[in-house]
Order: sequence, then structure tokens, then C-alpha cells
Amino acid sequence: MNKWEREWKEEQQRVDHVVQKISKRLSSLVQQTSTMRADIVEIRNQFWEDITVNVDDPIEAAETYASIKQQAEVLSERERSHRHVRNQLKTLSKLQHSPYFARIDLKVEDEEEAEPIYMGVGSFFDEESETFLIYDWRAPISSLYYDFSPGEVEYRTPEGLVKGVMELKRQYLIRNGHIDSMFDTGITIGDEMLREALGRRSDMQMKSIVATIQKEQNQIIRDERNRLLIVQGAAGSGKTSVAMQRVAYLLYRYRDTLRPENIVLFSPNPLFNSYVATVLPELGEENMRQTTFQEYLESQLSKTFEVEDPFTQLEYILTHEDNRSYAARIAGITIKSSLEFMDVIQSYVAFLGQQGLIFKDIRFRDEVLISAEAIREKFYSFDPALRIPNRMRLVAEWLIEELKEREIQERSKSWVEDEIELLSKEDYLKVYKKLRRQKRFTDQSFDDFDREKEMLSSMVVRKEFKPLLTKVNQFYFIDIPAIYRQLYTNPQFIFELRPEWEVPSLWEEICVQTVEKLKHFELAYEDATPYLYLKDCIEGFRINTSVRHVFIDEAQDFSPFHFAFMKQIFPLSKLTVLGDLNQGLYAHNMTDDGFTSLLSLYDPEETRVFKLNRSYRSTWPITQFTRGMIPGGQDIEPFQREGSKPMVTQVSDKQELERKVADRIHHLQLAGHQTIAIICKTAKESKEVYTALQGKVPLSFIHKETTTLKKGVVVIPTYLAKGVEFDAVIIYNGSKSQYGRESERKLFYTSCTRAMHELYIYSLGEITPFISEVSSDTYVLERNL
Ligand SMILES: Nc1ncnc2c1ncn2[C@@H]1O[C@H](COP(=O)(O)OP(=O)(O)OP(=O)(O)O)[C@@H](O)[C@H]1O
Repeated sequence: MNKWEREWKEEQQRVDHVVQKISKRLSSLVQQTSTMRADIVEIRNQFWEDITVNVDDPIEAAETYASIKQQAEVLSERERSHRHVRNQLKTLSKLQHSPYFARIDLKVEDEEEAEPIYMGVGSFFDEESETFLIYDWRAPISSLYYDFSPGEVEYRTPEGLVKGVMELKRQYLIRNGHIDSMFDTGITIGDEMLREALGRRSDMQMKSIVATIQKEQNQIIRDERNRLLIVQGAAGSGKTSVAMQRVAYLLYRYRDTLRPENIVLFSPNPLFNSYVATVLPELGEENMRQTTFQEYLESQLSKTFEVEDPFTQLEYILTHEDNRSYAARIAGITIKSSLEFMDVIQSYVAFLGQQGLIFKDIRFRDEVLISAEAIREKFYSFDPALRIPNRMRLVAEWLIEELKEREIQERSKSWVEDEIELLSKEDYLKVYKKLRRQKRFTDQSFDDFDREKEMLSSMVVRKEFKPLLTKVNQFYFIDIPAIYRQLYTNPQFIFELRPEWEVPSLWEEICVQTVEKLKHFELAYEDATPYLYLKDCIEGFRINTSVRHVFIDEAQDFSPFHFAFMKQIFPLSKLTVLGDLNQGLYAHNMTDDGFTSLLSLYDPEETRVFKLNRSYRSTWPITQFTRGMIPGGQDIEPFQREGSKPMVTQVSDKQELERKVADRIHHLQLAGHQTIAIICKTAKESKEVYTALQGKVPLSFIHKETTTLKKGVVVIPTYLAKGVEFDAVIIYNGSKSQYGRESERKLFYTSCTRAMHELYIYSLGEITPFISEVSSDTYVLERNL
């Protein structure tokens, strides 16, 4: 047995020892939880029995209160401990199979001997030996593993800086308590381990990367200082992975104060949400709140409008270029996404503070109770120095008082009597009981009838008025759609608001288009955020203060306006923004100013920008090929993982194309690939391809309502494939006619970069210039003409 084999054996013995300890602890914890649960149930049942409620005597009432409070505290303390034990159980069950993935031997300054530190997805403290048999990967000491190679090291703890020497850095792959592989690593976290992790086939769920986090990724994961973190990373550089590990890190680091519901992740589509949903549970943490910006918009606007989603907008951009109104629509998207447009709205709001607000009549049974004009007058009678939302609150209070008076007047109207006739027996009984309670019913009093009638009419009127009062409290009397529309009804109006604004040439047409849509209660995607912003400026911002961390993935799809709006609604939150400007698909990011506008929103002292240039997803040949398509692509570092060159096949007719693609799918399946995507430019093309291939190969069609990805072959438009990866990718038609415009370059690049192991591009007719420009050594060309 050589030295390495001996060491391997000793390591396996340690694994066995640790696993045994974990099993022992697990059984005692299981025992503990069941006792705890029984305790809690018992306390809950006895809660009221142990307390004598006496509220008549103030001294006794105070005692009762103290006793309730004490019982509640005991209960909540027990529940907390129960939760804690349950979490421990969850972590230990994971550690039992794979207790750790790395070890470092650290000799701390002034100490004689090096101490081995083992790292896993959670920590395990052995009470017998009073040592940590496993350290959590997020503990301060574990940072050494990610940040240093063997040699001199230092790390920060709450007590201060610790210096020392790392004598060994070792990695393991342990499955079911068995060491499958083990490497000693030098400079970075071993490429062998990484290669092995990246070489695996995709199974439609994102994985945790804790064992192989790279130094530059670790910095982002552990950053605690900055309010705004921007991560600009190449396709496949680990942005989403970093975001997920960062959430896990924050939940650990601030475990006493931060709960998963205080963190929100905005992702590009619901499919992506389900793709990443398993990462945190794999790390023993609960998922943060996941949503899409569209979901937020809908929650605020869907009662009033049919809100267009970003995919429909993109579908329009990609398929309607011959449309007469196309240029104005694109110009409108660009303008309405800019920070300048936010300034326009602010000027408009200032204007509205003086004049121009539009209100709705408050009507009741086809009669105007309070006219829009009266509300308008009231509003402008308040001190103009007060902000609009404050004046609106005063208007609402005034309206409620007015309505209360009207309510009394209404009781004597004839419709009330008719309604009383229609009342049910239960309603009568209610009134009767109420009168009795009030002791107003006498046995033979002659006015009993009048009292009953009075009460019945007030009941009938109140019931009808209640929704009116609720609506007033919710500011329904303000006509926000009309106010937003007013901004566009007269194209000259904007010059009055901001004479210095350089109004684009197509502004008139943009106005016509916007008004037309609004008339039908349709809100274009580019209008949704400006509309909400205007609404919030008038009604007051619906801010969320419980959210402490907002993550935005695929952030290149957010406009400067979106970012500024996000800052308003999450005022106490830190922001982690991850994106790749080369994958920007939407019209609003064609201006290419990147994250400059976002940077302008935060203090530079509290901001940090990270760049991730190493790309991990695809094999070396695929990244070599794709990086040639984009400006600055030479800075992307492909990861050394072998594979075949992408293949570009040119065909001359549709049948040939269908046949070739079907054949390719068979080959890929035979080669064992589990996830194969046929990526199309649009939903329209996806549908056609799906119809053409159906029956030839088993496949599923992914559309914007699809929420989970399954293994197998999928036909998918690029914008839904964003952020996701596949073993093999087929670009259905990478021809010049499909991807000929400069604005389609990023779309094409995004599609190609979804491939992990193999990439095939077919082209019906002339090949897209985005390929012809790339060095011909990076791909294999096949012409079937
Ligand atoms: N340190 C790492 N160790 C192991 N795998 C990694 C590491 N970093 C990234 N990966 C893998 O690389 C692939 C791409 O990662 P991820 O999806 O996070 O990248 P991305 O930058 O968000 O990509 P894109 O912008 O193209 O959607 C994933 O399979 C991920 O598991």
C-alpha cells in the first residue's frame, strides 16, 4: 500500500467514524422532536385551562395578562427549539450520506500543529470530543478553502484577523458514506473536481456548487459591505449559481434576523423559477421568495388593464418589422424605459400638483352623489405645499364624511322600503335581536314598529354604502388611466412640461399608439412601469420594508426605469444584480448603456461591480465558437473541458431540414443526452417546428405558461431558454433570413450558449453573418445544397 492509498484508507475510516456519530445524533434528535412535539401539543391544549380569566378586577386582570404572556412565551420558546431541532435533523440527514467535500490543514500563527478542518453543507459539533467534526461551508474559516492555495493565509472572524499557514487542501467526492474520489489541489480549487462536476449530464434542475466555488465567485457570495452589487458575467460564468449560494450564505450569516421571506429573487420567467427551486433545499435552506417582474406588474394592474407581458412585446419586435407602426413602437419602448422619462413623469406630477388631475364621479344607484368636479375643487383647495398623496388622503377623509351624511339622507328614499320588503327572515331576526340587546324593545310600545323600520333602513343603506366607502379608501375616485392618457393626448404637452427635453421625432406617433391602446384598457409592457410609477406618485408608494435583499437575475432585461422603480419600492433592501449585456434581448437595452444608469442610483461608496469572465457551462470548443460572435468575446475564458466542435449544416429545403434535425435528435438520444433543446427565434417559429417534427420524434413544446422543464426533447423560444442549460442544443434555423439584423446578434448568441456538451446549427439557405464572421476553425461546416 503506497502513501496515497494509506491516506485514502485513513480518510475512509474518518468518514465512517463521522457517519456513525451523525447516525447516533440523528436517532437522539428524532426522539427529542417527538417529545417536543408532544410537549407543544400539551401546552397548546392547556393554554386556557391554566389561566383564570378575570377582567373585572384590575389587579386580577393584570395578573391574567401576565400569565397569558408567560404561557405564550413558553410556547413560542418551545416552538422555536422544535424548529431548530427540525432544521438540525434536515442538515444531518444530508451530512449522513455526504458528510463533507473538502479539508484544509491549517496551522494558526503561534500554534504548534496544524489542525484539519473538514467542510460540508452544514456543521457538526461532537459533544464528546468537543470539536467540530464538520464546519459549515459558510463559516468564516471555510472561506480559506475558496480564497487561498496552500501557503500563507489569513481570514477574518468576528474577533479579528487570524493568520496562519495552510498545509494541505484536499477535495472529496463522497456518496452514500463512501469516498468515490479524492484530490489534493494546488493553486485553485481543483480543475479535476470542477471538470467532473461540469461533465455530468443536465437533469433539468440547477445544482449547488459549494464544493467548487471559485475565488472570484466567493467574493460575491460573501460580500456584506455593499448596498448594490453588480455582477456582469459571461454566459455560463455562474451568475445564477452565485446568486443562489449567496442567498444560502446570507441566511446562514444573519440566521437570527433574516428569514427566507425577507429575500426576493426576480427571475426572467416562471420556467427559470422552477429550474433553480431545488438549489436551496439541497443546501438545507428554505427557498427565498421567487417571482418575476411581470407577476408584480400584474398584481398591481390586472384589475384595470390587460397588461402585455415582455414575451409578447419581444414576439412583436421580432416578427412585425414590416408593420407601419414598428419604428414608433421601438422608439416608444426606448423612451419609456429611460431615466429621462422618469423625470418627465416627475415634471408631470409637479404639474398635477397645481392642476390637471382627473377624478371620477361618486355615483350611487345611477345618481351622482359627489361630482368629479366637486372632488377636484376640494383637492385643489388644500395647501399646494402638501404632497399629492397627502392631499388625496385628506380628500378621502372628506369624502367619507360626506358619504356618511348622504347615507343618512338616503334612508328615507323609497328604494329603501322596497329593499326592506325583500329582506330575508335572518336579516329581520338580526335587527330584532339587536333591538333587544339595546333594550329598546318594550312589550307593548307603540313606537316599536318605527324603531324597527329605522334600524332596517339604516341596515339596508349601510350595506349598499359599504363598498363605496371601501373604494374611497382605496382611492377609486382618482382616474389614473385618464391621467396617464392625458400625458399623450396632446403631443405638444410634453414640451410645456419639459421644454429642455429633446423629444424624439416619432413622438407624435408614439402618442397616438399609446392613447389607442389605453382606450381599450390595454397596457403595453413598456407603459406598465411608467404607469405604476405615476400611480404611486399620486396615491403614495406601496413600499415593502420587510424585504432586505433583492436579487435580480438576467438583469440586462431590466430597463433603467425598472431599476429606479425597484429602488423606490424596496427602500431598505440591498440589491444584487446579475446580468450579461451580451444576452440583452429586449428593445430597451439596445442602447447598450449597460448598468450605468443603475450605478447612478446608488452611492459609489456602497457599490461594487464584479466581472466574471470564466465560462463554465459549455465545453471548450463551444465557448471558443460562441465567444467569437460578440464584441469583447476574447475576454471570455473558456473552461478546459473537451468536446466536439459545433456543427453548422446548411440545407436548401424545408423537408431536408426536418429530416436532418430528426436524425440528429436520434443520434443525440443514442449518445445518452437527457436534455435536448431545439431553440427557435420566436414562439411562432417554435410552434411551426413543433408541428413539423411531431410524430417524427417524441418532443414537447415549451410556451410562456409552461412552469416546469422535463427531460427529453423540447422545442423552445430563446427567451424562455434564458438562464437554463441543456446537454445538447439544436438551433433550428440559423440562417441569414432569421438572424440577419444586428439587433438579433444577442438573441442568437444567447441560444448558442445554452449548450453544455454539444451544439448543432442548421440553416435553411444562407448562414447567419454571426457565424460567417467567426473563425472557421471553431466549427465544422457541412453543406447539403
Ligand atoms: N464554481 C462552479 N463549480 C461548478 N459548476 C459551476 C461553477 N460555476 C458555474 N458552474 C456551472 O456552470 C453552469 C452555468 O452556471 P450559471 O447558470 O450559474 O451561469 P450564468 O452566468 O447564470 O449563465 P447564463 O447567463 O448564461 O444563463 C451551471 O451548470 C453551473 O452549475
